[in-house]
Amino acid sequence: MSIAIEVKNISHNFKDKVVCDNISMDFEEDKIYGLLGKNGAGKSTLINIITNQLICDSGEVKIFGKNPREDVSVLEDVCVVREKEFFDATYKVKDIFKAYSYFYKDYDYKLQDKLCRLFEINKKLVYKKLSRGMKTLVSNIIGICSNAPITIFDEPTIGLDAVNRQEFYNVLLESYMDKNRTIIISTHLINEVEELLEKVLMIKDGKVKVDDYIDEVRDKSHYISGKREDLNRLSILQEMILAKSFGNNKMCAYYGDINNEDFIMIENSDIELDKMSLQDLFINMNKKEEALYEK
Ligand SMILES: Nc1ncnc2c1ncn2[C@@H]1O[C@H](COP(=O)(O)OP(=O)(O)OP(=O)(O)O)[C@@H](O)[C@H]1O
Repeated sequence: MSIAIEVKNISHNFKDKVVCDNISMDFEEDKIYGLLGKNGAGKSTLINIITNQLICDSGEVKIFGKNPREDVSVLEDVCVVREKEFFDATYKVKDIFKAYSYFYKDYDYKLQDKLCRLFEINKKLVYKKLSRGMKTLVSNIIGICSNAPITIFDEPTIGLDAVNRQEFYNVLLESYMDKNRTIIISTHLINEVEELLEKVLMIKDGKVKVDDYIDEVRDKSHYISGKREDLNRLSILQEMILAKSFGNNKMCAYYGDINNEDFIMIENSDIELDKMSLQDLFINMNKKEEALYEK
């Protein structure tokens, strides 16, 4: 397993707001990551730190083993696609493509033209005349065609209609199959990316809450429901999040392995154990601390 990006003990505050609280994570080469977190969780801040656009208070980032603060040339291997790109709005789309394509040595011009046809982007138009969704698509096309060894999409489907969202993910996946690379999709729209992801990183309150392969995430995501007195006997009680309450019956979300002792107790009582979707895991994990199950 080779590491594309190593994030080591990153901390960053904006005044008294802690956005990254000693975050460490590795992004492996040639995998598709979901960087998930609710609005304001710190996804964009983390991306800015990784790409050297923001100097963090402490910690270190390495891209292919090199610190981008010491060797900016490693950033040539990184393409970041943002919702708001800072293109000169008076440029024609074709000139924007041309300008950006120079940055990436494996830029795929043929694919760019194919995607322009698919998404009906008129390259002769001045950028500012494009609709919001079209602007997003221009950025996404650059991201896909860059073929950069690390490509980061920060909220790539904002402003896109359902058809173009699906189409974008299809072409992204096709392009990834054609040329593996590390792809990071930062989003809070879980349902639409779930099928694409190989690894999931979930951040909350400046900390990493989930850092697992998608299959592990599915295996570790549970709903546990039953009568209060039965649930109270479980050793994982402190980590359970109250999802729903119907009188004496509770439904809790739990992320983790279920130990043998608890498993036997569940088997021998009226407690129900069900799978929880990634979307529900995200929702429950982002509940306020008060939602932790209490006796
Ligand atoms: N330049 C800045 N100055 C002050 N506070 C900032 C700055 N940039 C971000 N923040 C704050 O840091 C927190 C994290 O913001 P960030 O944009 O990283 O979140 P995000 O997870 O990308 O959110 P979203 O999904 O809404 O884009 C927010 O509370 C935001 O207000």
